[in-house]
Amino acid sequence: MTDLTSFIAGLPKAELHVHHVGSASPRIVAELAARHEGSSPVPADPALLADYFEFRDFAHFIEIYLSVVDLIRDDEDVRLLTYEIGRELARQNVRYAELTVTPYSSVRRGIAAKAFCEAIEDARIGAARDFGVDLRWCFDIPGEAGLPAAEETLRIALDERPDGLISFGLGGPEIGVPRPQFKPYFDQARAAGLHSVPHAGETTGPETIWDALRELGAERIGHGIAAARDERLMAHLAENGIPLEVCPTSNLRTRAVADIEEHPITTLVAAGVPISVNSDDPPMFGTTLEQEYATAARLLKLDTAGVADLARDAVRHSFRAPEGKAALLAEIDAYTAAQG
Ligand SMILES: O=c1[nH]cnc2c1ncn2[C@@H]1O[C@H](CO)[C@@H](O)[C@H]1O
Repeated sequence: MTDLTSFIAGLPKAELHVHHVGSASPRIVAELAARHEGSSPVPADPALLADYFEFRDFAHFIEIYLSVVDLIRDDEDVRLLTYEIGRELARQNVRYAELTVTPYSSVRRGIAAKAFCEAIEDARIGAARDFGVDLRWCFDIPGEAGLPAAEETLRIALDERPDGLISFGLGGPEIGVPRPQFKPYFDQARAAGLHSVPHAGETTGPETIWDALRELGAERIGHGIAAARDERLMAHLAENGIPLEVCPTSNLRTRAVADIEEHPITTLVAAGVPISVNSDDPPMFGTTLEQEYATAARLLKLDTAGVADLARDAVRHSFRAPEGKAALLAEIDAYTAAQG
């Protein structure tokens, strides 16, 4: 029987909560910083990025995240970044990923929406052809930019409608950014056939998750770890099969959780809440999806069969077409059987 680390490495996986800019590798970030030498606080030396990605608190994380967004100045940067994310996902045997993309943040920095969408679509086609990774997009509203960002994100989603677009989200800080105000935008996105997947309950309490469910029609919740503080909410999520996209190391590094050993993932799973395990912004948090699986396995005391079920759950919670889900579930079964 292979050890857990190599089992996880070879296991075909799906990732449902991973951010576009947040996935820029230190090599790509340094390359973009070097292109814009001197006009950015982001180090152009990959070795210095680990220190740069040390966050005092969540607000500081968003500040650093946006300084990396500032490096993405044209559609070529977008194409390079997105294609390289596909390479990194393939290295981890991720077959399918729903990438959270924030077009507003790039469009307001001067990249035309049409050029932005063409760049991510070129990269999606390239990643499928060259790496065998099937990418889809969630367009998310950067909550810190409020209703103007909601307006623009919805407009881009509906007017440009890139082929890979499947869902509509809301990221950024929750404190001071109540969810109900975004209801009109989520109503229109859902009416246009996009799935609703807002962040909630990452840095605020269960009431933000209730709002996301009741006001935004959430089909999945980004993070949602605060549900562990509300038995009724956990029962609701379990009974209605509403999955949480859990990102353990992210919560530790943004200080949403003080100690990984106390992470709410164990309480959530014990209450029957459906979860997937994700990396969120892997290079910024010094992690990978593989490491997130290893952390979840340790906290949940999973063996290889339990880890394979984590991968199956991510596939089942995804918005992939039924035949795509069946194919990836069959691949996980075949891999697991071959490992003995
Ligand atoms: O863990 C996270 N929580 C909330 N927002 C996040 C996270 N990771 C990346 N972002 C991104 O930060 C952007 C800044 O406006 C948001 O749009 C969101 O996509």
